[in-house]
Amino acid sequence: MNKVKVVVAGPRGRMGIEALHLMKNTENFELVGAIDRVNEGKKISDVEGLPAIDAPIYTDIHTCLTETKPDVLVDLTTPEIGRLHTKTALSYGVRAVVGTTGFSEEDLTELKEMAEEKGIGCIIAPNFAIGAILMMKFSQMAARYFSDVEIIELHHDRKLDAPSGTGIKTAELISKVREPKKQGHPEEKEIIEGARGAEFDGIHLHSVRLPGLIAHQEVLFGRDGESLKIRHDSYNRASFMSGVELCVNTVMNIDSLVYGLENIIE
Ligand SMILES: NC(=O)c1ccc[n+]([C@@H]2O[C@H](COP(=O)([O-])OP(=O)(O)OC[C@H]3O[C@@H](n4cnc5c(N)ncnc54)[C@H](O)[C@@H]3O)[C@@H](O)[C@H]2O)c1
Ligand SMILES: O=C(O)C1=N[C@H](C(=O)O)CCC1
Repeated sequence: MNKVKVVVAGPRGRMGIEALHLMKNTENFELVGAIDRVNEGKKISDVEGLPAIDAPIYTDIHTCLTETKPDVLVDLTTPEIGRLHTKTALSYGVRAVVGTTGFSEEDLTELKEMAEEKGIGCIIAPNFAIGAILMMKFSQMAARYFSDVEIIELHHDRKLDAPSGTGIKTAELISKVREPKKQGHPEEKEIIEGARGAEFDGIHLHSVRLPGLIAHQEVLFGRDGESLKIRHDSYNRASFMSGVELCVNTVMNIDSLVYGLENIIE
């Protein structure tokens, strides 16, 4: 069997650790290296709390990609580092699966162009959880009948970006099927700035950050006399791993950039 050679960036992070376990426990994946901020020259197994994998850790992505020659980079870091890593991976002809959120529209356009130019796959997935993808798809379906909608995304308080990648993606999907609309009273005024949340094509997005949470989202729809609530909850980070596995396998067979798992899961 030809194994997919993978490098994970952000191996000590909450998602990174789960991804290391996924790589270790998946027969057709071979973890050939990791990119960390520290621990240069160590093996993954030398670092406390990480699984027993013999692969080396690098702090420099260029050295890592040159020496390990992976098929795929899985990036689970921060918005600034993730965009740098993804561009670098594509420039080396290495496919990328990006779970890191907080990329701008300009980043996505640039990465799309790079992937096309190189003719290699790149998957940017704001949410790897299957239930979250269904929540987004169901919300898009509901928006055909309910044109008034507000999104409330709730995450742990270590999250760097707001609104969440999932919240933005949900608003994008909904805006594809409804006419742009200003919601609420035409003359409404925010007494405290930010009270009505962020706005995307007239859709209001509210971000909650609290300790104890992992990743949750409610999409609230209203029309005369009725309302509909679509909610998804991730209670642990293992919930994202079947999506990561699917992306690593899929990215090997595509030759352009895909933004969002809803384009992969029918
Ligand atoms: N797509 C999804 O389903 C999904 C799910 C959960 C989290 N996320 C996103 O994944 C990212 C990581 O989330 P997390 O909760 O694991 O965060 P985290 O803070 O626990 O982990 C991030 C890791 O990146 C590392 N890092 C920072 N700079 C680095 C560098 N230069 N080189 C290598 N590593 C570096 C940090 O040391 C840290 O260990 C975030 O952007 C988050 O929004 C996406
Ligand atoms: O923990 C996070 O950070 C998450 N971010 C994703 C987002 O921004 O949508 C979703 C899953 C968890």
